[in-house]
Amino acid sequence: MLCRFEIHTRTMASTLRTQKVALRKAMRSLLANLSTDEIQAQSHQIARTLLALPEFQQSKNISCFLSMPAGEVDTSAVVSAIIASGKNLYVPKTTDKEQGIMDFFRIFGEEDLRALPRGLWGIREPDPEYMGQQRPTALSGSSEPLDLIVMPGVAFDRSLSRLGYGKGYYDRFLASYSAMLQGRQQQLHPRLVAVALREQILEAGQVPVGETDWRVDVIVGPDGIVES
Ligand SMILES: Nc1nc2c(c(=O)[nH]1)N(C=O)[C@@H](CNc1ccc(C(=O)N[C@@H](CCC(=O)O)C(=O)O)cc1)CN2
Ligand SMILES: Nc1ncnc2c1ncn2[C@@H]1O[C@H](COP(=O)(O)OP(=O)(O)OP(=O)(O)O)[C@@H](O)[C@H]1O
Repeated sequence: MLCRFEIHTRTMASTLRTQKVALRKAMRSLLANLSTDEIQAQSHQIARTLLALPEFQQSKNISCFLSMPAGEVDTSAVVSAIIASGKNLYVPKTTDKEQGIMDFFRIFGEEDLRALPRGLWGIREPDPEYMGQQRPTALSGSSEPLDLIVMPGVAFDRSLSRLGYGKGYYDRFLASYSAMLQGRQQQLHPRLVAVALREQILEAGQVPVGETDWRVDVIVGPDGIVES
């Protein structure tokens, strides 16, 4: 027998799931209809704004995702700028698909970046080894702490809520990473900076969120930034 509280909790969870599925579906068809030229133009503006942010300029260790071939902000100018400015770049790699776990792996330069093979969904991901050595990763603690994470997503809203592709990779990573930092008595948490196409930025409250969803600190869009 379920008590009333449990029934309520389960109903809430399944409503949330249904709302997320519906929004993801609507957003994906909307994004699929944007032309490559349109995405490139918006990505160019987003990169300009992101690279000019003081918090970006002051960051030394930055995680940035490598874009899918379509339907997502193109981060190639951003990752190249991170490398060119001598900052350390880390990129996501899914390490356990069943459990939705990923980590961020260090990239050692433009040549390393360009040679990365494309995996699932056409996303480029590094091998865990580079030139016969294990790459430093965020969760293994073998790298300096991240100052900033450039976050992908399907939709965002003006209250800084985020909807991802539904596997919980970023939410789970952030929970683990936070726990790791706390265990090491490190007070500073990386800034969470989302990049979003105009069409992906919705009104406050339009992105449904649950207990494990992380809000971002800033959204960088083609028309400027959204922050609290
Ligand atoms: N460019 C980019 N890289 C990223 C992300 C992202 O959103 N964008 N991620 C952000 O999380 C992680 C990868 N996210 C993924 C999410 C789902 C599946 C996946 O297995 N998809 C299923 C289909 C599921 C469906 O259609 O609903 C599949 O391809 O079989 C793979 C990667 C890390 N890297
Ligand atoms: N910290 C966590 N611990 C355990 N499960 C989690 C955690 N974060 C998310 N999940 C689970 O992962 C699943 C997908 O979550 P959700 O729909 O929020 O993904 P998303 O935000 O779209 O994905 P992502 O974070 O990869 O972009 C949900 O079942 C959720 O409960």
